Amino acid sequence: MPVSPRVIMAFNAMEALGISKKEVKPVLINLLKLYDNKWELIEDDNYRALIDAYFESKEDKQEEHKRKAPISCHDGERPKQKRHLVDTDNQVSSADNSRQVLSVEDTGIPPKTFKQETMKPPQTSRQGMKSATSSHAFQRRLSDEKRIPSLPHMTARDRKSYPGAASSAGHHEDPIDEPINPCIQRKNMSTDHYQKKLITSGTEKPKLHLGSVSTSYNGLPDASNGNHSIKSLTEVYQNTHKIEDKSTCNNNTRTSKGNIDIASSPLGEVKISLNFDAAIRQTNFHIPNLDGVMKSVEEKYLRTSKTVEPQLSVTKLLNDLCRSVLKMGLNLNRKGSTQAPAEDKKKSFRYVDDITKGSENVKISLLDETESEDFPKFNYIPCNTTYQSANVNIALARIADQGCCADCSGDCLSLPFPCACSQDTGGEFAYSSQGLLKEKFLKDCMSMIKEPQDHHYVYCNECPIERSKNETKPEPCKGHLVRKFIKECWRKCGCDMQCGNRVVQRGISRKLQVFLTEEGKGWGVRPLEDLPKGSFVCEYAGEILTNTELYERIVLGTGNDRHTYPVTLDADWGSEVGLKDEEALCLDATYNGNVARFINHRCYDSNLIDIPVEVETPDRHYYHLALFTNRDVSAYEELTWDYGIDFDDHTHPIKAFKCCCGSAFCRDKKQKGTRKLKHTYIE
Ligand SMILES: C[S@@+](CC[C@H](N)C(=O)[O-])C[C@H]1O[C@@H](n2cnc3c(N)ncnc32)[C@H](O)[C@@H]1O
Repeated sequence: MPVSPRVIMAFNAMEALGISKKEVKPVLINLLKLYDNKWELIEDDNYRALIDAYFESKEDKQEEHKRKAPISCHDGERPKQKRHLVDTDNQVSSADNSRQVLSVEDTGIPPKTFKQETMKPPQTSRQGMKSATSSHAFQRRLSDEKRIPSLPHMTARDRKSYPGAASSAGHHEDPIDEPINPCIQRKNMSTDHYQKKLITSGTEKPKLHLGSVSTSYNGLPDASNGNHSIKSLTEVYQNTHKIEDKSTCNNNTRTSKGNIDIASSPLGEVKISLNFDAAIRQTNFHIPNLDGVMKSVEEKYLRTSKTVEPQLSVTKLLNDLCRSVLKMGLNLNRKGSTQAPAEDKKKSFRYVDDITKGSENVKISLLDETESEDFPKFNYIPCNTTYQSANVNIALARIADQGCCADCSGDCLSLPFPCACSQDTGGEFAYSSQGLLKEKFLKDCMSMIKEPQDHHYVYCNECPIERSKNETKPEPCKGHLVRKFIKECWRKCGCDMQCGNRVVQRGISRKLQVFLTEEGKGWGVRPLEDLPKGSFVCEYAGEILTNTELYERIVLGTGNDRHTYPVTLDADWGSEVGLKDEEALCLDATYNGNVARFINHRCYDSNLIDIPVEVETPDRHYYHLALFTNRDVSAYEELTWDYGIDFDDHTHPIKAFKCCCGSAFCRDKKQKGTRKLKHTYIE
């Protein structure tokens, strides 16, 4: 009977540890029974469960052997009942011995449990919308590239620079005795998925002194302080393996994954995982030498205080540890600038920890791996701010009693009957209790954008956009699509800030990163976490300008700006007759804006949708433009939204950029047949 490839792979993985098929086979059979043939549980974490089970069975056999052997204790002492941790004083020299490396007599740590998380396969981007549209309504938002310089071809990252791709074969060392506590044993997992090596090192004796308390890396008090008869043990388990991920635009297989586990023993009964998937996937991150990292954290603490600080926080300490891993992995020096890795001087990059300068709930980092783009020059503002003439009248008196829910309390979403604030969305809130857009609401909004011809257009008698271009002889209105609004509870409402109908006003909560795209679009934004469909990502924040002010900016502009950032707030122009200039507004994030200013355009099948949101004023000249995911979005997938540009409109004051969104439904005809030149544009 042919042997299943999964069995062969399991054997191979164990063989790489020096464990023979013969020894593995019975363990594997038992494990398959135990796990109900769920192979993924066995394969997860480089066959961690199998390795654990193997060592456990080995230990059981040894115990049995000892029980059967004649008792030879001199002083009548019973042989110690071994738990799952073994004494560190034992010397180790092979993977086989890793089970015997560590010991604790009675830690109170429960016996090992098998790690049962399954690895989530990376998602690929969704494709397959019906057809593209280039309706006039799409010009409600303006965006352009006035001058597109020839861009250097951005080479794909050298895959070898990923720790997950680089061979660590040369890093195999023999285990070294750890005479003092805490003992650090490093197991360095080969990057090859099927090869696994247990490697120990430890020429350093990492020890963190915080005043009189000596702490081991597992957070337990050091046994050497005499408080414990047992030894605190720490195992460092370093593991990298490849996983596949298809990036949205270039379909490259490019992701690797790495972890360092600091564990109570090789069995990992209790462990702290340093997970640097994020750093490895998207940066020139090299797994740093952990001893060096520990040393740098120690030095930092020793520098700041020689004694235990009264405000000592273990959380902070662990946080420092993670930061140090990142910094050293990125070769960042203390000032935050970068040093090129010694082996490749050309590969330097820039990293900003938080472009929001602390103004958002979450940090938003910026990473430039190519140094081919100028650093963005703008002022980060987390919310819209009037530039000068815009008439944004925020006054409680303007909110009618029917337009708020003064009698509510707590969370409006938990009411048996939706309150007044749901009226605008048909008597139902737009948000679910999970804080996501409801499926039906999202579907309706999507349909308005994707099939605008089926929805309502309005044409102004005298269009503010056209008027701003030519006051005396404005062109006919090109049309504005009437949009669906969300109305959130606000200050006249009785509910609290955690009410489920206050999502946009609570601000950004997702981890985002600004990065340099490889397609020549300049900077872009990606999430550092998976985002479920209907998640609020951010609002488009900028200066609130009148259309005339915007037009003046465009005309008076130097024309050298490669990217432009204006968005027209015309979602409700249909309900207004004779909009005055100060009421016809737009947002410009060129000089002042938030993270949304970096989100690029994608024709038709973008993963974000912009939805107008009424928060503080019932008059809809001014509103918030919020960006939500319109499908599940994987971490690191570029976030895009359809700016609604009409690439055929050559009369527009802002010349549309050459679109390189890569969508099969790209509306930019200039791009048809030029796909191969995606990275190089010459005007
Ligand atoms: C709102 S900004 C987006 C952030 C911008 N990429 C940056 O580096 O600051 C809009 C500008 O980005 C560029 N851009 C956005 N989407 C694009 C696309 N699909 N193709 C080419 N350029 C794009 C254009 O220059 C556009 O004017």
